[in-house]
Amino acid sequence: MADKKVTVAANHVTKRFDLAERQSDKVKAVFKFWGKGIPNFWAVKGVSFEAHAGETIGIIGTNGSGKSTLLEMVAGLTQPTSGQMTINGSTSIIAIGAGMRPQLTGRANIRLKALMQGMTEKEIEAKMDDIIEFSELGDFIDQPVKSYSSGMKSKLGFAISVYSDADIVIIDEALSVGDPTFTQKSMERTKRFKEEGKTIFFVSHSAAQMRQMADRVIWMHYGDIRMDGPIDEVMPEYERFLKHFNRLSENERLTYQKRYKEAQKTFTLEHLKQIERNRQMLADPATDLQRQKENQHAFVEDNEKMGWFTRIVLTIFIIATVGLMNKQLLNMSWANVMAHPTHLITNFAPSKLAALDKRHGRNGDDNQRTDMLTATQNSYTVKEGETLASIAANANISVAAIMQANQLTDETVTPGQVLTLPVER
Ligand SMILES: Nc1ncnc2c1ncn2[C@@H]1O[C@H](COP(=O)(O)OP(=O)(O)OP(=O)(O)O)[C@@H](O)[C@H]1O
Repeated sequence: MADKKVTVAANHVTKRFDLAERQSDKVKAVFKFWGKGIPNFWAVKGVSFEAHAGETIGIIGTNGSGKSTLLEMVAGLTQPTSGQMTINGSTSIIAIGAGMRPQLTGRANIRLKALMQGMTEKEIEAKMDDIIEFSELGDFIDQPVKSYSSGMKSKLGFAISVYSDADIVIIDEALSVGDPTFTQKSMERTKRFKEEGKTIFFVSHSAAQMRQMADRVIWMHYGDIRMDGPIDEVMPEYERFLKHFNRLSENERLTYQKRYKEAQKTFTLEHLKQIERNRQMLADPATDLQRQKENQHAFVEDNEKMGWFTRIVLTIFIIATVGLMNKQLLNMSWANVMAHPTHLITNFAPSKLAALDKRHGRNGDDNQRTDMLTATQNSYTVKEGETLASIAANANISVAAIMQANQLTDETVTPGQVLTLPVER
C-alpha cells in the first residue's frame, strides 16, 4: 500500500470532551486562572495512522472506545483537540441518521445531503431515481425521516453515499441495522468502491462482516490504537481479548472499565509528549530528527480553550469597561466599588432612571423621579456637594426617614455613599 496515494494521515490526533454539567460552568472555567477547571474526557488520546487509496480499513473496539469520534474527525464533522488530521479528498459518512433532518422527507434529505456534498441540482435530478431505487424505500421516500425505522434511515444514508462519489467513504455501523439482503447488496457495492480506488472506513461489531470487507483493521481501545495491521493478525487478538473480557465477573469488568476511563479523564498532552519522547529514544537516530520535525505542532492544543494571552487581554478589557461604566454611569469611586461590589448592580437603576427621564422628555421632576426610583430600586448614591437635606428634598421625603432607614446617627453624608431611600406616600 506504501506506493498508493495517502488519503488520510492522522498525526497524534486527540479529542477531548468536557464534562461540564452546565453551560455556565464552561464560561466560569474560561476565566479560571488557577485551581481545577471543568472535568475532561479524552475520547481519543493521540492516534497516528495513514490510510491509502483502495484500502478498506475496519475499525473495531468495544462500546465507547472512540471509533465514531475518530471517524467523525476523518469526516470533518468535528475537529481534533490537538494533532493533525490531514484529508486528501472528499468524504462521505454513512451512520444511522447522520446528517439527516428528521422533519424533512427522504427525498428532501437526498437533495440536501447531495447539495452539501457538492452535487449540482442537475446532477441530483439525474441521480434521484437511482438513489431512491437503491434505497428500496418506495413510497416512503416522501414521508418525513422521523417516521423511519433505523434500518430505513440506514438504507437512505447508504443510497445517498453510493451516488455521492466521495473519495473517502465512512460506514459507521450503518450495515448492522438493515435487512440481510440490503446489507449484502451494500457490501457488494462497497467492494466496488474499493476497486474504484476509494478509501473505506468500516465500523461493525460483526466479525463476519469485518472479515468480508476489511483487509486491514485498527483496534481502538479506550481512546488509543491497541493494534493496527492485517485482519488476520488483529482479529484473532481482538477475539481473544473479548473472550477473556466476557469471562470476567461483573465486578471485575467494572473495575477494568473504571481503570481505563479514569486514565481517559486524567490524560494530558504532556503525557502524550512523554510517550512520544520515550518512543523516539528507542528509535533509529536517523529517523528521529525527521520525526521530531513532523511532531513539533502535534502536541499543541487547538483554540477550544482561550490562551493565557487572550484571557489577560480580555480581563483588562473587562476591568476597563467596568471602570468606565462606573465613572460615567454610576459615579462611584474605586474604593466604593471595592467596598461594595454589589452596588455596581444596585446603583445601576438610578442612573438608568436619569436616562429614562431624558428619553421621555422629563425634566427630572422630583416627584416623578422619586416614584420611579421607588418602583424600581431604593438605592441612591450621594453625589459631590449634596447634603442629606438636599437629597431628602429632591426625593420628597424627610431627613429623619432617611436617617432611620440608613441607621445614621448624624446628618453627615459623603460623596459615593449609598443610601436607602424609604418610600413615603
Ligand atoms: N459529546 C460528547 N461529550 C462527552 N463525551 C462524549 C461525547 N461524545 C462521545 N463521548 C464519549 O467518548 C467516548 C467514545 O465515544 P464513541 O461514540 O466515539 O465510541 P464508539 O467506540 O463509537 O462506541 P459505540 O461502539 O458504542 O458506538 C465514549 O466514552 C463517549 O461516552
